[in-house]
Amino acid sequence: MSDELKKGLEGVLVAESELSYIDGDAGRLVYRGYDIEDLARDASYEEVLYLLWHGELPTADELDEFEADMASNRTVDDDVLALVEDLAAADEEPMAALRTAVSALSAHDPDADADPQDTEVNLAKGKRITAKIPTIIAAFTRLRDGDDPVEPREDLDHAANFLYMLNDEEPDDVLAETFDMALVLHADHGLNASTFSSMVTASTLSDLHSALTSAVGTLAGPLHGGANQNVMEMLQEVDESGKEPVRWVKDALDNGERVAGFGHRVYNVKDPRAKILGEKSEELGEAAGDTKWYETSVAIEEYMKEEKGLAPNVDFYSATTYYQMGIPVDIYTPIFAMARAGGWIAHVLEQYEDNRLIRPRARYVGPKDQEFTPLDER
Ligand SMILES: CC(=O)SCCNC(=O)CCNC(=O)[C@H](O)C(C)(C)COP(=O)(O)OP(=O)(O)OC[C@H]1O[C@@H](n2cnc3c(N)ncnc32)[C@H](O)[C@@H]1OP(=O)(O)O
Ligand SMILES: O=C([O-])CC(=O)C(=O)O
Repeated sequence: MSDELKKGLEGVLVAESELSYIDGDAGRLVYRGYDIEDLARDASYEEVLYLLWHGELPTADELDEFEADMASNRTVDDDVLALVEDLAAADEEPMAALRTAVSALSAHDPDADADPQDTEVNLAKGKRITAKIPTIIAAFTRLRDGDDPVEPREDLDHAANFLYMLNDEEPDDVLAETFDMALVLHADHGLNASTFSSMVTASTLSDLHSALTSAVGTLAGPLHGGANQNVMEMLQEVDESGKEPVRWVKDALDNGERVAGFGHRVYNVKDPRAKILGEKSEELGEAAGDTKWYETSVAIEEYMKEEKGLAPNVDFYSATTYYQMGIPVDIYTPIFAMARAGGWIAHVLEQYEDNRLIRPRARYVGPKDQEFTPLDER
């Protein structure tokens, strides 16, 4: 047994996976052998889900069947909707509301009592959970804004239906395609913290809903998925401050703060997803005749590279992409969860298929020989 301490488990191999390959030096991301650039350009989110869950790209017939099945599972039970309404009324944080609602979905899942390691059951459960998460997020957002939820539609794809439920308006092609691409880009990313937490939960042979509930809670933090919201809030603060973006960032760094959307445990260069989303952000700005957000982002990116040697991660350019699509800032992280559900489920399936309890250890640095003093003598 090695006594070498790897804080944050940096670089530690804990599993074999066929899902995503990341080359942190080349800035390359691959899902099951397919480059992320090709998938972002040519594959829909549903195709990527099929690829992650079934191991290969679907044929046209397989995809039709898969999409129809997903679409037929979008409606959430009235009890869950009532819970979402309560959470919205209590002004719950969107990620906390999503975590609670994902957990509550198990109460109405037809396979709630099934063997947790049954792959077919988990594929069906995973499909139901993934189909329902957008309905939960859209309903929560509308309810807390005083609007009625919008029923899902089965004739729209996963991305377009979400935007439709959010805005009560069918998105145009640019919005629907941009959002679909963002979902593809966020679908999987190796053993990131939220995926790992889902695997830890699954490794105890707990069920899929529990694993995904753990994952949503883990994604919420500002060092992980929560950074996309922080990026946009930072850019808004920069804008309102009237300072030059570089001055603002310099001051923040001088105060010992971290700049959201920069740095990564695996990438030593620019995240390939940030590259694609940056292009989208620029295109959206140009189409709207205002590239302010993109230009501010580029100025910060250049400064961070020069000053700290840090490159943007996926959260840096997803922020302005979503902002320019009119999406409320505080649901950027729930949207990340909506996309990452695909990866979480795929990794949990791998975990169940070759399970061993995940249980590392800590080096004990506390005292070992204390003499116990009874309570009345302390
Ligand atoms: C989808 C995702 O989860 S992508 C990541 C999203 N998170 C963020 O964008 C938050 C900002 N980024 C960070 O906090 C980090 O870069 C992380 C958490 C992503 C990676 O962290 P780690 O691999 O543990 O790196 P660690 O925290 O050890 O940082 C290494 C050094 O870079 C610095 N650093 C890392 N990121 C940043 C940043 N965003 N701003 C300023 N300095 C930073 C650290 O201060 C540290 O410097 P030091 O050695 O002088 O103390
Ligand atoms: O891989 C990570 O550590 C974080 C990340 O980029 C992701 O989860 O997409």
